[in-house]
Amino acid sequence: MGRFRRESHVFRTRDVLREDYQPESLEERGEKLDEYATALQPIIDGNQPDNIFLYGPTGVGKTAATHQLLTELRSDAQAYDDIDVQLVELNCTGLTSSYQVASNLVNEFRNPDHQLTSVEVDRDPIPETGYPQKRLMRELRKDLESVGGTIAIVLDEIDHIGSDDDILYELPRARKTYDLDAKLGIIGISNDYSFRDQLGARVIDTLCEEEITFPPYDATQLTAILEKRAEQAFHDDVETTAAVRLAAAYAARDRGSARQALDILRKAGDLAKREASENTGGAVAVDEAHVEEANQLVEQQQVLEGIRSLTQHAKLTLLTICAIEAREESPERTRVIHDEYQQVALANGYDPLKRRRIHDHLSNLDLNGILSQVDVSNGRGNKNYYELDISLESVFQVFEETASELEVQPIREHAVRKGLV
Ligand SMILES: Nc1ncnc2c1ncn2[C@@H]1O[C@H](COP(=O)(O)OP(=O)(O)OP(=O)(O)O)[C@@H](O)[C@H]1O
Repeated sequence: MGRFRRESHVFRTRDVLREDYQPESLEERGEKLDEYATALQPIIDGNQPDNIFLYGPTGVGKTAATHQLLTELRSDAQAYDDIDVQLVELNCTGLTSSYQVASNLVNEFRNPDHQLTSVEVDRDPIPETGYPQKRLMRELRKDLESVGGTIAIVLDEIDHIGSDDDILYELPRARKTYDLDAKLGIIGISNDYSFRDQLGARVIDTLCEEEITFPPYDATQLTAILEKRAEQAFHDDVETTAAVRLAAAYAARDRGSARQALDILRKAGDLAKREASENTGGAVAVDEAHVEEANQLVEQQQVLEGIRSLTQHAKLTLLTICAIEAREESPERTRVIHDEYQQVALANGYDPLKRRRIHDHLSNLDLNGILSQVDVSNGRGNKNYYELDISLESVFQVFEETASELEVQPIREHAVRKGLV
């Protein structure tokens, strides 16, 4: 027998616990789905759609709800001859300017593999850089005209665009500006609450006509979500009740994320599976010990993934903390961090943000377990000091892998000289 052997004591369908599995219906989100459906109703009524802004922390069903409702909408729309609903979806992770969002949108329309629209746009893709803004908008206009009907444009992780956000003003107004027949509705999705406040008033007015907030799940909701998935994922004779409850409790205590809860349960299942194949025979259970170990693994992985998906200025803020850490000067206060951040931003070719925004980024990094706040004021309650809550080496590694455009090497060398990595 070779190294790999098919084994099915534990999982019936492990994929059901994976992030990319789209459940037929979302559990525990009845009210939010109703609210969201009401905001989409103008499309079915043949009217101009409202632009919708969806907020909520990571893993609380924003994307899954959007997929479910837009699929239903398209299918229900077929009953009406006078509406033709087209969808285009763009994940804005790593797109840090209006140009990039617009050019990727055009290429999304032109990519036959990604097409969610029933109309093919048979034009060549456009380059990621180099087109003058006017020409780019002309191309976008041509595509919108070709696709026609009612076009719902989903911009997921929209906060990655940062402050170069003209497109978020222009896109919702494109129908008027270009005198298009097509009706456009923009659905922006973000897990960065502070992003909305950073948008200019004119963008907020156009983009956020309807705002829907998805709150974190509590332990009861997560238990219901996991129970449903566990039924499909595990064999009937595999005991999972206690594991499901504990995985839900861990995820609820941390961020209330269904993604996290599913990750914990899947990993716990892997650990149980490994054990089952070592000692054959006996009843199989995914138990609390598996969940505890799985929870630790997921926590580590989550922090590293969190760094990968940070916006550029959040990365620059983190890089600043690394520089301070490498000089053994942390924890440091927000004012000093902001002073140094400005130099780091400029050195990396970015216009620095104001202190208030850096304060938000520091809080977000703290929330995501990457930094921690330290009280250094001898109990007088001044908590605006921050330090790294994970190893310098792990941050360097993620940056070197995914943010090679940032100047990480000199900071790493400094840390090496100090014997910190
Ligand atoms: N109510 C639910 N019922 C069943 N599964 C859910 C529910 N909410 C979320 N999930 C599952 O959890 C995972 C994460 O959900 P989703 O991607 O929709 O989160 P999100 O809020 O868009 O997160 P992010 O902001 O990180 O993209 C997916 O696998 C999804 O199917």
